[in-house]
Amino acid sequence: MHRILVLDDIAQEGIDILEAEANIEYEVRTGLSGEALRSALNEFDGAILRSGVKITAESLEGNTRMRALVRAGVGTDNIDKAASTRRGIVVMNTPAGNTVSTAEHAFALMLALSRNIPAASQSLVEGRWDRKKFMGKQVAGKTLGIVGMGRIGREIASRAIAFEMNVIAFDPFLTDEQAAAIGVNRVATVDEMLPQIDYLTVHTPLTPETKGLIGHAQLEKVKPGLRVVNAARGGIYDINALVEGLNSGKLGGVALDVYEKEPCTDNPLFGMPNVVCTPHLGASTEEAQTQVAVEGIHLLIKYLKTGEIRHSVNVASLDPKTLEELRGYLNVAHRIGLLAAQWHGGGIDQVSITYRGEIASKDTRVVNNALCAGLLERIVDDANIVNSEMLVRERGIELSEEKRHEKGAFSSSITVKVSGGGRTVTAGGAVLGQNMPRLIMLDGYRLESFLDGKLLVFAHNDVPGIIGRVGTIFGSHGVNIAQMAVGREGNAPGGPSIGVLSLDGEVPAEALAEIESIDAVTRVKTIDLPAVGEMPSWLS
Ligand SMILES: NC(=O)C1=CN([C@@H]2O[C@H](COP(=O)(O)OP(=O)(O)OC[C@H]3O[C@@H](n4cnc5c(N)ncnc54)[C@H](O)[C@@H]3O)[C@@H](O)[C@H]2O)C=CC1
Ligand SMILES: O=C(O)C(=O)COP(=O)(O)O
Repeated sequence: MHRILVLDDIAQEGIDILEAEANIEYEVRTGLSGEALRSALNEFDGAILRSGVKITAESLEGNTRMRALVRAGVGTDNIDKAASTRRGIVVMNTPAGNTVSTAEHAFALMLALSRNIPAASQSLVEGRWDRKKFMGKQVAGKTLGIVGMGRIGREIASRAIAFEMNVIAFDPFLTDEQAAAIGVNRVATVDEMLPQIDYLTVHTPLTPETKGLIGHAQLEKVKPGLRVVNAARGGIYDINALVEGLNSGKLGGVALDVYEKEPCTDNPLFGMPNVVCTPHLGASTEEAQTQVAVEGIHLLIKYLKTGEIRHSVNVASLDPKTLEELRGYLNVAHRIGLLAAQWHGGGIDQVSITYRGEIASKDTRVVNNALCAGLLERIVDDANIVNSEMLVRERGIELSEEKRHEKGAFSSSITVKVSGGGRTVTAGGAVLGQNMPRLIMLDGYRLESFLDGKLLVFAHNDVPGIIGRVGTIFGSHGVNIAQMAVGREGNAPGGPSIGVLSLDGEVPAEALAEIESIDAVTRVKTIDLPAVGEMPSWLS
């Protein structure tokens, strides 16, 4: 049974899906914050929210249960993604469900500013028939500047063009060809558009680059009477600069849907002439809310039930086809990570992963995570496919990845090299058949060994009789050897070799001591791996 927490008001259509879905339990608890939020999050496997809840690192403190947070909407700035990743929580959003509604709202704000609609309406219902005071401006023939030409920015552009406006756009990822296809003029900087535009609307996320994007310095450069709209995020415009701009006449109007701190009921712009404000209504249409709730609930259920990851903002996506293709490699990567950590046995400061063959052409970020989960599993409680690479890097371990497209003896293989404390070990793995993980290389020696259950690895000099002696020791302690693999340098006997035994039972300490005492044995270690077919919870 998966438990889902609904933290914000979402459309009934989303709730209906939860109601009908087998093996899903849900609760709606809105308005949570602080300790109540923290303890609630630890009772559920997944949660869905809008912009009304703030998930901070403190909200996730001590959380051992939550696996996925879904934003029914676009902006995930109310979720601490680094903290979520560290806890192994996937954060997903529904990027396109509210695009049109938000573009329509931003456009409505622009028209409302141009024609003084809110103030005129207010004046009339208060008993005044004042036509002269509310002389407006036509948008046709005017120039609109759009900062941020993503989904919403592009919808705004097409609407503005339909309203016979000229559009100038700035977005670092917009090419001249794309701009021409959309019918807008691209500029290389925001400053370049400022003296040319009559209206400005921003459609970027709030980032260190966009925070305070339009402030006092920018307003120095604008055409007097510029009307500005913000239906993206509070903080992109500097509010004090807007107040000053309105007072000085530099600005002809300001329309806001979003605020630095929400809910916002107190703002220096409220009540000023030529200001139109709405309480974060961009996505508040029946259509958008139905879409984001239905899509968000599906994302959550899919992830919890199948491991499929779509629209994640903190980890690589994993669609069902890729998940099926990669499942065997995720399993082998996890196992060679576990083996390398135990065979190394000490502190690690460098990890390099090499993908060879067909797997080299796949998105291997998730496989890196699986391998790192194996490396960390014995020292970190909650290493999983979401957080492990981050946890490895956070420990100051240098992680590198190399891809070689040519095939070796196997269609695909994964090799890890782990170094630290003056010791380096390497382990290579491959998948036989559908899902039979195999160890194919250890410390540079080619061999072929099982990669499950209890293993005994012994480095030794390849002298006659050694295998027999190791076998006899296990026999005398009643431990059955299920499989044995030996790898050595080249074909010549006598040199360094490595042996891997797959055992049917625990290794008694005395047996280990006896093997260690064999002259030719240079190092011996037992390795614990999951049993055949046993998968970590994040892969099963
Ligand atoms: N008022 C509301 O209810 C809603 C507000 N939003 C806000 O609108 C924003 C945009 O949404 P979408 O268009 O769906 O996102 P998107 O990801 O499709 O587009 C964002 C665009 O901003 C551009 N960008 C990023 N940094 C930039 C910079 N420094 N200068 C110029 N451009 C930059 C990106 O290249 C991208 O093209 C969201 O991040 C969200 O904060 C989204 C939905 C509803
Ligand atoms: O999707 C977004 O980024 C929004 O800002 C919409 O917010 P909301 O879901 O209406 O709280």
